[in-house]
Amino acid sequence: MMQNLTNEEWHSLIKSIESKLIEPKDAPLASMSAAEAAAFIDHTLLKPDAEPEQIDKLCDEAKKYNFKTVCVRLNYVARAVKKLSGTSVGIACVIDFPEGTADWEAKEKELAAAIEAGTTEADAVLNRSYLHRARTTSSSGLLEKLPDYVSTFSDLSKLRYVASRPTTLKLILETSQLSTDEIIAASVLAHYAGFDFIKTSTGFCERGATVEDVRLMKSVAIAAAKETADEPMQIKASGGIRSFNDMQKMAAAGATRIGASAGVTIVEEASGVRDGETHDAGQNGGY
Ligand SMILES: O=C[C@H](O)COP(=O)(O)O
Repeated sequence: MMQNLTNEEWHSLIKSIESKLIEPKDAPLASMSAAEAAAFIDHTLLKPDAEPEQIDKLCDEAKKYNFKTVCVRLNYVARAVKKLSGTSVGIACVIDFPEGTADWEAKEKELAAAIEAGTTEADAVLNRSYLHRARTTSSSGLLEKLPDYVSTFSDLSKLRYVASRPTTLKLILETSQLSTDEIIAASVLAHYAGFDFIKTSTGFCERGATVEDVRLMKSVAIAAAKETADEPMQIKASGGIRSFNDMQKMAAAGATRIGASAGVTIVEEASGVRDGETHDAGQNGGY
């Protein structure tokens, strides 16, 4: 049914869900064991010049600490699958990373190849150019410009079709490049397209996750799920999360997954073997 909505109908639905948003209250900062922290983390290495040995190290660390997944680019999925065979660590492959603007054929090819190579999760970047590109409508008798919800939803539905369950599918919004209205729209469209997670950031743009983004995305996920009587999407916070304290704040705001290149630091702080005083700049030079 949703496939047939016009741009104006999407606009009304998104605005109706927006009117029902309830700002969630942060939970208290939870104490977590190192094992509990590791189970929250996609241990991530996405810099384009990552060497095979660095991916091997990432996988060895993932085995040692039992991270939820390692998050890598397509060219390293098969290597990570081999290194992690026989463990419970999953593989998350980023798709159309970090821009999100590839045409559908390229995106489909990359996603299908990642699944074929054994990825268990796919983190696809939203093509935000559709939300920035206005479509003119005259449904009310007046000419007005709306974001292109129809093309956005079509892209997201096709991604879900290619990455059918049990592949976990996440949508990277890159919140630093979206207005509040666009974050709400993208989150609603992701819910209706059947995504499992919405994720804040690539870690390669002007800033990473903020607790405000996580709260907003959480509230949209809850409101959209009420509308369809489904489970709410989960929230992955990523980009700039360097410490156990950063992670606790994201979890308190509603994140149930963290993407971080500082996973080892985070679990070592959680276990108390590291004091939390000094932190790396991150895989891309950092913000
Ligand atoms: O998806 C995860 C991000 O790429 C992680 O970025 P980070 O180096 O700021 O932790």
